[in-house]
Amino acid sequence: MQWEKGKRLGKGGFGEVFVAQLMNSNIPTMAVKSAAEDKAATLFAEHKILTRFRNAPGIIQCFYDQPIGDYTEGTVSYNLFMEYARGGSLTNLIGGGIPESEVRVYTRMILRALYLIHSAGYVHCDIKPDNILAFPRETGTGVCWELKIADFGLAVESSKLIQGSADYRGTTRYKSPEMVASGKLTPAVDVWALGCTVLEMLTGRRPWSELKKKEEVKWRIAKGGMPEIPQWVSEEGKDFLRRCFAKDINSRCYVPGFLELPFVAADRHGGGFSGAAVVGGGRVLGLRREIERRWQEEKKQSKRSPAAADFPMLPHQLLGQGIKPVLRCR
Ligand SMILES: Nc1ncnc2c1ncn2[C@@H]1O[C@H](COP(=O)(O)OP(=O)(O)OP(=O)(O)O)[C@@H](O)[C@H]1O
Repeated sequence: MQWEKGKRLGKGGFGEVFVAQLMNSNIPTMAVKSAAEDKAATLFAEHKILTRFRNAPGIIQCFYDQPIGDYTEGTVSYNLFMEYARGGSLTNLIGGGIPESEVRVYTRMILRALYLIHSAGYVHCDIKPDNILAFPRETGTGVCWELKIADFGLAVESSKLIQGSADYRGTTRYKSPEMVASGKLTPAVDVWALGCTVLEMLTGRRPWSELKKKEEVKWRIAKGGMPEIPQWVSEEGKDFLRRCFAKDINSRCYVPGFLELPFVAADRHGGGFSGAAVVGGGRVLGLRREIERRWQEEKKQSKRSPAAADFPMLPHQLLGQGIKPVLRCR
């Protein structure tokens, strides 16, 4: 398959993520996460885990992996080809905060995916808005955002959890007290981080935003602190967040229990288990217009002029290249 790297989408501790586009076309088709061979171990592990989640709703889909380069010259990179999230990460969507009615739907989507991850015997260990990707879906009646959990580079099998292994996992501001204080890793750390993510969606601010230094944040968390929940959050929202921030690990680790809470109950807020969020709101529609503008630009810049049917074009293109896509298309 002939592809080339386009613009860089992000850079993390384990590699860089680029747009991957077919030769002679600058229309993004996939995202490729690349790491030099000596740093590829995390990507190998991520690939192995993502293979287990083929077609799982709410989890980023990885099509295949490929080493590229010349072994004799030592220029080999290891690459994971994944579906491309046109909306970027949830951080882009958050802006100055998201209306609570929409946050409820997004939270339900993330919880549902988290349930699949925990049921398969994994702890993600780095839940945060940067690691949740947004996929715009056209519905005819509104903008539809589907969220998917990504970046499994730090995920661990629950059966292999070792005391102290939390030291080098996670992102400080999203870490739970037991993670900071004793390095204890259980599925409950993902629920705490989800609480931080929900708070961030509501307020538009990172957890512990009043504290500048990492050490201060760690100290506050280790002392048993809980991020502040604003008064204006609904009672259902407050209840949900307090449960996410419970000190007792046992009461925090069972995701199906959270799915029953009124804050996210499907029948009351739409956006059921398999549904995407249908959202309104000027800011979100503004983002939608921005995405549409980018699509138009991509089309204009392309050497050929793709038809409207090119979107979404990923499955057709891959099949045309003899590769069976594993993308679950809605
Ligand atoms: N499939 C994708 N589609 C669009 N953007 C993506 C995709 N995957 C990653 N990105 C962008 O690249 C950023 C970094 O990706 P990712 O978190 O997977 O890398 P990482 O090296 O594991 O990062 P970190 O070390 O910070 O956890 C994401 O926050 C997101 O903005």
